[in-house]
Amino acid sequence: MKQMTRVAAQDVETSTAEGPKQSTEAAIELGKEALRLGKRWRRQALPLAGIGATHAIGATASALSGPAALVPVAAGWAASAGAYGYVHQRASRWNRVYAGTAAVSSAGWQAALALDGSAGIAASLLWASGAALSIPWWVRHTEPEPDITAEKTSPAAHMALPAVTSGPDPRIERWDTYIGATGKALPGSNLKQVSELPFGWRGVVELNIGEHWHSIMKAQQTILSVYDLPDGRVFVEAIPGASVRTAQITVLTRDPLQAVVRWEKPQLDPATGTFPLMTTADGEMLHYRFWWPGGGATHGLVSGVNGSGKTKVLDLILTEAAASDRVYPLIVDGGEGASLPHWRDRVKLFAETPQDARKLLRYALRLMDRRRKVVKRQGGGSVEPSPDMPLIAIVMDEAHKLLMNDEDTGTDNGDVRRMCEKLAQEGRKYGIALVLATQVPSAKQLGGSTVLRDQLKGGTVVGLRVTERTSGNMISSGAPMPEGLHELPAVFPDGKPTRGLGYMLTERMMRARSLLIENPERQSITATRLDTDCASEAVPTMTGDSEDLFVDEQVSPREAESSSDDASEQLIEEAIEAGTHADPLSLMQATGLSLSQVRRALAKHGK
Ligand SMILES: Nc1ncnc2c1ncn2[C@@H]1O[C@H](COP(=O)(O)OP(=O)(O)OP(=O)(O)O)[C@@H](O)[C@H]1O
Repeated sequence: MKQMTRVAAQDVETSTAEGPKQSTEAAIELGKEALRLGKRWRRQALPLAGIGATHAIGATASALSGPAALVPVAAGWAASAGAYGYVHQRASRWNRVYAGTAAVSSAGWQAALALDGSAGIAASLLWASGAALSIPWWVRHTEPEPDITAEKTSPAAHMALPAVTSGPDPRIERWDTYIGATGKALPGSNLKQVSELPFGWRGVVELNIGEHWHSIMKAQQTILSVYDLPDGRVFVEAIPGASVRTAQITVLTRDPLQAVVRWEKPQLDPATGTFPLMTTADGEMLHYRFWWPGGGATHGLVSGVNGSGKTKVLDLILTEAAASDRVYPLIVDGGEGASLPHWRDRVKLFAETPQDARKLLRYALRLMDRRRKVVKRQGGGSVEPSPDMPLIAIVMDEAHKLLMNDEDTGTDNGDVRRMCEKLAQEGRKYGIALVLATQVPSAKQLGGSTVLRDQLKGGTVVGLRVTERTSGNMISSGAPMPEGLHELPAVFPDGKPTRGLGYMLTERMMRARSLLIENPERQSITATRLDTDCASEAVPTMTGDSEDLFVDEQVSPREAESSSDDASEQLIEEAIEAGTHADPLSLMQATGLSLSQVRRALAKHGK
């Protein structure tokens, strides 16, 4: 009996101790549930919060009298304007319009309640009209109730997957409903590993077996529509080393490229041969490469229509080159001295006429010959740029004008093409790099030279905005492009021009913008010397004379041919005097002239 009494007493003790414990647990559960519901429905509750705040401001103002009543209304109006300003900066067009309407309505109701009192019919009307205005918001933000059964019934699973505690990610839900569901753009696909970025979010998309990630790129427009975004905000990229069924998707809810990023100081890293040139939409720096350590020089191509910012890109490349003691820049200004005038007195050779351009290229070929001997002496390999043997960078703006034949005047620029081809093909080993700027990144603008196209594609290729779709676009690595360069907008949504906006041919196929250098002429220059072999080569004089090899409009084709022949003859004479064998092949190589030009010049020379 005693024992029974003890057990009963123990039961009472346990139940009295467990009572508060259970109620605490219940309170915690209730709190959690309230928190979950709050988080889950916070977007839907936003209009109610707005109506409540409007009512409170109106009620406070109506309870006060005299000028004091203006204070809550003024504060309320400022809050409405502030709320709209916040949304205007960040949200989509629909949200901006909605926020504007809501802010104006709220301000109006605050004043109405302040005048009419908050207890009368005005307050009921406020709630009724507020609810009516909320309907479009609720319709637009309808989301299916997440399935939290697993979360509730299996606390262990809930702990193992912390992401589930705040309910399913709405971005994943949208994907599943509008993209991954049967009959949608990518049936059976999954969005996983969603993480936040400063300007949006990123995730991994996994497709059904048998699918390739290129199909995600084809669904880009659907993805933009599902997430309510303007063009150019979704980027799909392969994941190196991962299955072709998966890809990384970057979604930008804001466009960071709207902000101009300024170049600050020279950053050419001698250890890598690179410097930062562009920043991607997700904040990564893309680098221009002058050389590969141990692998020789690399070439570059910058393309874009007038005003796209390509000369500024060349300015940046030249500034980095001029500031380094390992790069010796030479400039050909195909814009007849008007494209890069501020560099005229800042580099050793600046060619602004087609004739001077030819002289400069022949000089570069002679330097290459001299370096050939140096490389032979060092037992092969390639020239590693150093202060004693700098990289020779030949930068040609408006290169298409010198590389394409001019059908109007009948000018054949085959000699310029051949010289550039030779420099592009052989320059790598000898530390000679070509940096060309054209209006379109196509072989056509390179005078149809597939040799130049292939060599340049192996280096840094920057494609800024173009106006028309082009065939043979060089900004392509085999995978489909997120968009054509002709699809890049001319202005950002805020109306500012998109200068410097484009793509760099790297594994990051994402919109990028070049760093802006404001005053390249104010940047310091490092005196760089050529190696002794090259330094002993006679430097041609740039006359700025535009006659001679270039046919101008007033000259008849016959006169043009004879003037061209005179120039060829002069070149041949110079080459023979410099020790070149007088056979056509050697002379073609040394001068960059065509076989017929060499033959004609030799015939005249020998007369
Ligand atoms: N990355 C950039 N960010 C912001 N503004 C830029 C950028 N690049 C260029 N700009 C602006 O655009 C203007 C035109 O650039 P730039 O002269 O390089 O164009 P372009 O393509 O070379 O045109 P053109 O062939 O007519 O000379 C510059 O003066 C500069 O103000």
